[in-house]
Amino acid sequence: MESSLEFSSSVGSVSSLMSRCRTFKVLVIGDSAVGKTCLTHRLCAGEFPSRAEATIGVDFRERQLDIHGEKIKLQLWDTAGQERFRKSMVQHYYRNVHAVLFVYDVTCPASFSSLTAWIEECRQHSLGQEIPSRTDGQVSQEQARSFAKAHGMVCFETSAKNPPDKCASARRGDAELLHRQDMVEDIVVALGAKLKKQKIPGAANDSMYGSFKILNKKRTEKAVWTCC
Ligand SMILES: Nc1nc2c(ncn2[C@@H]2O[C@H](COP(=O)(O)OP(=O)(O)OP(=O)(O)O)[C@@H](O)[C@H]2O)c(=O)[nH]1
Repeated sequence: MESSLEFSSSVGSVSSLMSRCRTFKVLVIGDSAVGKTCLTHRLCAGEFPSRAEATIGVDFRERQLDIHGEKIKLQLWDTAGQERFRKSMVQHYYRNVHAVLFVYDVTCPASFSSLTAWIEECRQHSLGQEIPSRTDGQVSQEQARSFAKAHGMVCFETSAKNPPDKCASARRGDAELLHRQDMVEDIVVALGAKLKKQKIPGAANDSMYGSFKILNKKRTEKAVWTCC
């Protein structure tokens, strides 16, 4: 499996980095086929994978960041959305989690509605106790943002396939775009900065110190955020 190999092949360098930078475990969850694998691939490798298959169990990807002079590492756990591929693994996912990325597809309202169930699963594993119980939601940007606000989350919207290009949009003068998307790099930096602020010690066996959640989405290529 491609990403597992990525992880194991970097074990040597991981051990040397462990001594120098803090590592944060970030769980990526959401319905099957909402784009978790593609998004984590984009966040970590900067590209859209040439092929994406259903995740079995979990895949790992890593991304190092320099946040205001401090090196930190995000360890993204790309989990299986399909129940049959996650059953036996669920207990392991939720150990020592520092942040959760809730992913849904803006073209699939059902995947947005499912977020409450995913939040509930987190709760059952003692994550994010502060999350309110439920909200109604349509998959519009406004609703997504208000859902995120109600749940104490940070909300981003982007496309793993065609992430927005600030400069290209500015060149085209796309000031009237109805949709605003976030840069992939901004998402990962915001996540890193938020985690860094939490002053979580780097050891992998730290307990949960609070959750930082991102709502994310795919298939919104027509939306571009113009700002350069
Ligand atoms: N158009 C578009 N398609 C996307 C995007 N992200 C993912 N996809 C497509 O959506 C399908 C599912 O993507 P995955 O990343 O495998 O979905 P997943 O959530 O990891 O699925 P599971 O492993 O089953 O949980 C693939 O065919 C991708 O090519 C996106 O941003 N835009």
